[in-house]
Amino acid sequence: MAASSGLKGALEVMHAIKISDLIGIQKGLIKVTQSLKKMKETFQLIHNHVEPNAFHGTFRIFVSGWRDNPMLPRGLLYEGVSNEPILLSGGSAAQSSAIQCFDALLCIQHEGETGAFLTRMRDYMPPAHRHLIETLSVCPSLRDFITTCSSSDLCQGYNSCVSALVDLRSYHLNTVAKYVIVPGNRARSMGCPLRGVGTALNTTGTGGSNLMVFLKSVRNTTQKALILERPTTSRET
Ligand code: HEM
Repeated sequence: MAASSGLKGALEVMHAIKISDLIGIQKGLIKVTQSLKKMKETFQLIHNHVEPNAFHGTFRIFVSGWRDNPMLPRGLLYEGVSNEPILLSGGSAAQSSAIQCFDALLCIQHEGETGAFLTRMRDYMPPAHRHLIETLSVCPSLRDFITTCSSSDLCQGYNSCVSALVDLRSYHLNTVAKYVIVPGNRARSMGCPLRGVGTALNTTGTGGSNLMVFLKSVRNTTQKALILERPTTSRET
């Protein structure tokens, strides 16, 4: 629900840019910001319901994949489907289109390996979702529009939205540390019998990323999108 109202907001913003409707852009951005805040609130519920060691030692193993997985270096043979083993990433919210749509709307571009990983995760999305991200990516740039029209309200609306995304990603980073890094270190220090996939999953996301490096890079790139407001000169005041 949170994501769908945010996506409606994103489309409203794109439409409003085309007709230079500043109020429409502002309203759409507010919807996106609210949606990101709601996502974080929902995410916070995890602490009441999921125990980190159970998550790390049991659940994660079932959502890991067979790409970048030392237990299955050549992938998995799908008998009756292919004569060659297939490499597929495990389940990851990186495969959800909502956040990538917001990145596209806000003109947040992840470069290098980080960007390549996120783009590869689109292969796991329904085609219509992938197309929506691509459509938003080639629409006129919201960020350029805002920096050019120099409306302080719009700039603040955009920055609130980026800040909500930075906040969600920072919260996500801390939660990943709690649910993956800490239990992983604990299991290692106790000489946990998990081998192969279990051990690899201490530093690798289920989608196959080098997780902390990747997640910090994504968060930092988001932060850099904030528009620094021009200081008002004495003549303007
Ligand atoms: C304990 C719960 C969670 C864990 C351990 C976790 C872990 C991870 C990891 C390791 C990655 C790196 C990519 C990979 O290799 O899979 C990732 C990516 C991602 N996760 Fe989570 N995640 C959790 C919950 C969530 C939730 C609730 C959301 C949505 C609100 C979310 C959204 C994302 C997104 C969008 C990415 C891609 C990177 C980005 O765009 O910021 N995750 N997650």
